[in-house]
Amino acid sequence: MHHFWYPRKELYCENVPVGEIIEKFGTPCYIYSLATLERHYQAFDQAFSSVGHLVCYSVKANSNLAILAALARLGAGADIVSGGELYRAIKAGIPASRIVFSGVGKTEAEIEAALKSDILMFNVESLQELELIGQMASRMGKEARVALRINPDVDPQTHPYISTGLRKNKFGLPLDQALEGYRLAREMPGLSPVGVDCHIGSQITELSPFLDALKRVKEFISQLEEEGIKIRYLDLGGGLGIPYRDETPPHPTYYGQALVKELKGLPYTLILEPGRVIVGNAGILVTRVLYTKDTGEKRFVIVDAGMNDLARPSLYGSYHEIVPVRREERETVVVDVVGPICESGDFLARERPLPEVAPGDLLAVMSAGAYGFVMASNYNSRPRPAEVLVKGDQFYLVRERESYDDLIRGEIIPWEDGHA
Ligand SMILES: Cc1ncc(COP(=O)(O)O)c(C=O)c1O
Ligand SMILES: N[C@@H](CCCC[NH3+])C(=O)O
Repeated sequence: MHHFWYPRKELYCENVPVGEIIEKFGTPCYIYSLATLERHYQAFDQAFSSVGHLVCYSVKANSNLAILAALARLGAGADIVSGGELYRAIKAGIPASRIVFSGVGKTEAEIEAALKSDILMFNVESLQELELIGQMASRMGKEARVALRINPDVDPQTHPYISTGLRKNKFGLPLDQALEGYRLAREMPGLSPVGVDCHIGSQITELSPFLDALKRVKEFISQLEEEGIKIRYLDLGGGLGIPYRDETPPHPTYYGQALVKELKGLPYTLILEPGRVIVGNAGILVTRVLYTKDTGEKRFVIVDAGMNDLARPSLYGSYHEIVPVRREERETVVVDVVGPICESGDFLARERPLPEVAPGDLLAVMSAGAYGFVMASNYNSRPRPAEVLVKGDQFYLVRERESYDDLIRGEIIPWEDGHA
C-alpha cells in the first residue's frame, strides 16, 4: 500500500499534485510520501510486537536525513555499513544504542568511530576483522559487543547480484569458522560476543529461504550454547521483498508471524534490518519526456532521468512501473524509455506498453524509494536530482538538486593558483 494515487486525472502524492511539486523543483525529482513510510515502518514493527525486538532500518536503502529522522521519531534503530552511514544515522537522531554495524570491509577509522559512539553491536564478517575490533576496543579501554555474521548457505531465489547467503558470496563466515570466531571472542578482553547475525539477500519474495536460514541459525546457537557461549541478540537481517510488478511477497505480518513462531519462548531480542520493504514503495522518480523517436526498428521515449539517477533497471534489469503523471485518453504503444546517458544500457524500461507521450509530458517511475537516490551518480557530469518529502498537503525539499559547482567541488587544476 502506498499514497500515490489518481483522485482525478492527475497523479498525487498524498494530497499534493505531483505536477505542483515539479513546477517548483523541476525534474528529475525523487518524491517520498511520509505517510507511506510511517505506515510501512509501523506495520513491520507491529508484526514483531509479541517478542522483544528492535527494528534497525537499513540505511543503505535510502539515507536521506529526513527519512532517517522520520524513522528515528518512530523509535527505529539503524543498520549501517559505513562511517558515512553512522554519521548520518546519528545526525538524524537515531541513538547509538540502536545501531548495528554490518559490512565486510570496515576500516580502522570506521571501527574507531563506532566504538567511540558506543553502538549496540558490530556484525563481524571475518576473523581478521574480529581481531582488529578486539584489539582496538582494548586499546580504547572498551568492550565491543559483537555478533558474527554466519553464512547459512541458503538460496534466497533472488537476483544473483543481491543474494548474500550462499557459500560462494563474500558475506559472513561459514559455520565452522564462525564457531572459531566465537571461541576467540570469548577469550579476547576487548570483545563481548552478544549476538548471532545472518542476512541472506534482498528482494526475497518467499518465506522459505528466511525459515531455512533461521533453522540453521538456531542449530548454530545450540552449538554455541553447548560450548557455554550465551547470546542475547538474534539479528536476522533484512531482505523482505516488495511488489514492483506482479510479485507477491509475504506481507510483513505473515513474515513476522512465521519468524516469531520459530522463536517463541527463546530468550533472545530479535533484531531486524529491513530496508526496501520500509521505503521502496514510499518513493517515486519523476522525469520529463524530452523527445520521442521511431527508428523503424524501435520506438524510443527519451526522458531526462537516466541510469545515473536510477541504476536498478540497467544494473539488474529490474522492472519499475512507469505511469504518466497526467492520465489522458491516448493510444498504447510499445516503447523503450531511455535516459540521456551515453550508454546503450541506459534505460528505465524496455519493450514497455505505455500511453503515447509527447515532449514535455511527465512520467513517474514507481517504487523508486529504495536503492534509488542512494545509488545515483554524477556520470556524464549530471547533477544528482532533488528529493522532496510530502506530508499530507505540504511538501518539503529534503535535498537540493546538485549544481554545476557541486559537480566540481574538490577538483583542482594543479597549474592554477601556483600549485604546480
Ligand atoms: C546486512 C544487510 N542488512 C539489511 C539489508 C537490507 O536489505 P533489504 O533492503 O532487502 O531489506 C541489506 C541489503 O541487502 C544488508 O546487506
Ligand atoms: N541495490 C540492490 C539491493 C542491494 C541490497 C544491499 N545488500 C537493489 O537495488 O535491489
